[in-house]
Amino acid sequence: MPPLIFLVHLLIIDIKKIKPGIMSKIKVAVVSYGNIGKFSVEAIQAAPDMELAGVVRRASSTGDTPPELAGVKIVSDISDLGKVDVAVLCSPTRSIPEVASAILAKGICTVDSFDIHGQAMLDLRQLLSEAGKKHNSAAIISAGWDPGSDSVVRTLLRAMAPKGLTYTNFGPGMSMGHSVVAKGKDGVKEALSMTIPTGTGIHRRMVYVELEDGASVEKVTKDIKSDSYFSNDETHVIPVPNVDELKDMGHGVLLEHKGVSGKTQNQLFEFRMKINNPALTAQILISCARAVLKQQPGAYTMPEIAPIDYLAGDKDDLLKHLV
Ligand SMILES: NC(=O)C1=CN([C@@H]2O[C@H](COP(=O)(O)OP(=O)(O)OC[C@H]3O[C@@H](n4cnc5c(N)ncnc54)[C@H](OP(=O)(O)O)[C@@H]3O)[C@@H](O)[C@H]2O)C=CC1
Ligand SMILES: N[C@@H](CCCC(=O)C(=O)O)C(=O)O
Repeated sequence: MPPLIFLVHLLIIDIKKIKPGIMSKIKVAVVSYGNIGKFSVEAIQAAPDMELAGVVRRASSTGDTPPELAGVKIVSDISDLGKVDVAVLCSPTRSIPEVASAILAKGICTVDSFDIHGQAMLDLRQLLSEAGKKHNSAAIISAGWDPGSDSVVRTLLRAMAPKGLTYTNFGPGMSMGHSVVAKGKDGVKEALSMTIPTGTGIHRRMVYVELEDGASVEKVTKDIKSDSYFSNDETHVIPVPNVDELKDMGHGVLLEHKGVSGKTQNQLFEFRMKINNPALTAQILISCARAVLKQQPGAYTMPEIAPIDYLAGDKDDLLKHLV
């Protein structure tokens, strides 16, 4: 290659590294097309630096194309989409370890909204970190609003007043994660799990279930109440003829922190939002899809990522306005 062409070539590679969106759009695949999947497609379509590579569905769902996906590639194996930079996993939380491992092994980055807190989240981080390092890919895990953006807020509140108490009060609103688990029980056709805050971070769960013919209410109630998603909270299971008539995907949170900055007490902070649950979850996943491409191989949670990495645009310009 003549030296000048070689130089231009190097320059393009360099610009691409610094600003992946400037030369070509980020190619994003959506994996699983339920509530979060649908809103993720919309968030990709609204993002200036991304394009939808296609939607990956279970083989049993690929025949059933909703009208808004007309013209979108729908496949049951992500390899059939051609080049994909990042996969947004919108599958049920309990399937994420398997789904994410398989995609990271293909060298494709992933983001997910795995919503089991504590040790299970750490186990997933470890599993995906190993997969990412082995296959030169990266993952951002537990990237919804809780866990997710609330985790970042809790981290900042802890930095602002390291000593003290934080209460995370959800709702009232629909928990997608709890509804997915209730819907997955034998004998349940459809479910809506409402989270009712009772104060100081304690919640009651009202679970409305539409049963299949012949299903036993007692068995379904036992199966739901004994599941670890529900077993630590007061839970009521209520059979109804039609769940769709009750469904409203609004939710929200009031995060309260009262603590000590330095040696000074009684520092009070509140973070409150009222939201459409799947729309916000999807938007956060899409912002993380941008951020994950800027990370080294491995797996990360949202508080571990530099916040500027979530945003599209020129870094200096953003910092000028935001800092
Ligand atoms: N961290 C957070 O803040 C939040 C996290 N979430 C998480 O998002 C997850 C998805 O929620 P939502 O979109 O409402 O769920 P849905 O049930 O609407 O969608 C899940 C989709 O996954 C696919 N799927 C269904 N069953 C299985 C299975 N057994 N294995 C693999 N794929 C399956 C289906 O897509 P297809 O037919 O296309 O294959 C289905 O439509 C929840 O489990 C929840 O934990 C949600 C909100 C907030
Ligand atoms: N992970 C939740 C979002 C946070 C709210 C919550 O955990 C709850 O309502 O229990 C969800 O799946 O909707």
